[in-house]
Amino acid sequence: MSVSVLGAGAFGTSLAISLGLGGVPVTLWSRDPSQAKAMQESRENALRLPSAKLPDAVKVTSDLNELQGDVVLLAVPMQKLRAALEAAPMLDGKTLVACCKGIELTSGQGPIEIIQSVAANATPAILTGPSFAADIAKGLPTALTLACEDEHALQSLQALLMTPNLRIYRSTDTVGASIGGALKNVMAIACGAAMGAGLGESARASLITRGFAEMNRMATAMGAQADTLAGLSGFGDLILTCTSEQSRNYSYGLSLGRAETFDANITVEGAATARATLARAEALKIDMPITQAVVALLDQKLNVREAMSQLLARPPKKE
Ligand SMILES: NC(=O)c1ccc[n+]([C@@H]2O[C@H](COP(=O)([O-])OP(=O)(O)OC[C@H]3O[C@@H](n4cnc5c(N)ncnc54)[C@H](O)[C@@H]3O)[C@@H](O)[C@H]2O)c1
Ligand SMILES: O=P(O)(O)OC[C@H](O)CO
Repeated sequence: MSVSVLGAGAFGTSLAISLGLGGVPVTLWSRDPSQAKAMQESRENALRLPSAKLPDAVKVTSDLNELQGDVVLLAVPMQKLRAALEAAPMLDGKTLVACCKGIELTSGQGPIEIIQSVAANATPAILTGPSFAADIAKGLPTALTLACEDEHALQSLQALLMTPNLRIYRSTDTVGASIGGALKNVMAIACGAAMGAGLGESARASLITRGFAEMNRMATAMGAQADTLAGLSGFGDLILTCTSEQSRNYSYGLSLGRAETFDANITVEGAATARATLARAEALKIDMPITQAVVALLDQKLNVREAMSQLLARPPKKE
């Protein structure tokens, strides 16, 4: 059975490589015809994932009509997911697996809700968890969560997407998987900022732990199961992203903490997601002080030390 991947960025390319090496025919779609042509000829994504070779099983195209199979992985940035789906009406009715992490700023919706609103006849799923594209492309061992409410579709998708280096666990809790993946990026910005400002590793451990409490509060208020947050899509990805300079969200936080500039072309999902989350948390009356501090940093209303002082000065409470 073949698989298509919409979005030839770092993550889409790495998934195409892993599936292709695992023997699955893959069609990888790029919106940019010159990039698609260059990738198809050079067998490399020089722009987003240099040095990783595309196996023969991967075909790169910029023609949406060449997408193959009933399963399409959506590997575009979260804030572009709606536009990408609207531009590809032929995907309605297929199994659409969101590979993006975040909450849409304009609507407050996550990837599953966006798929449902644009492609009403599709079966929506989400693939998320601790994974750097460069690691997957190198064939390093990686474990992910695949969530889909349709148990039958979920089991066949799990079998299809497992490769020799990708171990996939299944879940029917799409809300928990989506919120964990979205909010870990906000916490990674907070942790990077604290480290960049020299506040120390103890401060980072506190932000990870209290950030996890914040993720749980939000997710369970939205109907998620707490167990999902404790898994790969929540705790697992939180640890990876808050501790590695390979993470773009953490690196962006580092640059905020060091008062350095950051390349605006790099995908940093946590910034828009922090704002979207805060709006949704206020509507749900959920306390999210770290997310609030990240938004204050992004808006330049506070610097990192002031934001941390405000967090420390909050009224005493039970853990
Ligand atoms: N890179 C990773 O290690 C990694 C790992 C896990 C999950 N993810 C998630 O995958 C998603 C994509 O990230 P990435 O790392 O591949 O980003 P990237 O910046 O490497 O690539 C994004 C790709 O999306 C394309 N794109 C942008 N707008 C588009 C549109 N409207 N229509 C179609 N294509 C469009 C761009 O041309 C680019 O090829 C993010 O949500 C990210 O959180 C990334
Ligand atoms: O580089 P980041 O910060 O987008 O993180 C990539 C993945 O989401 C890590 O699981």
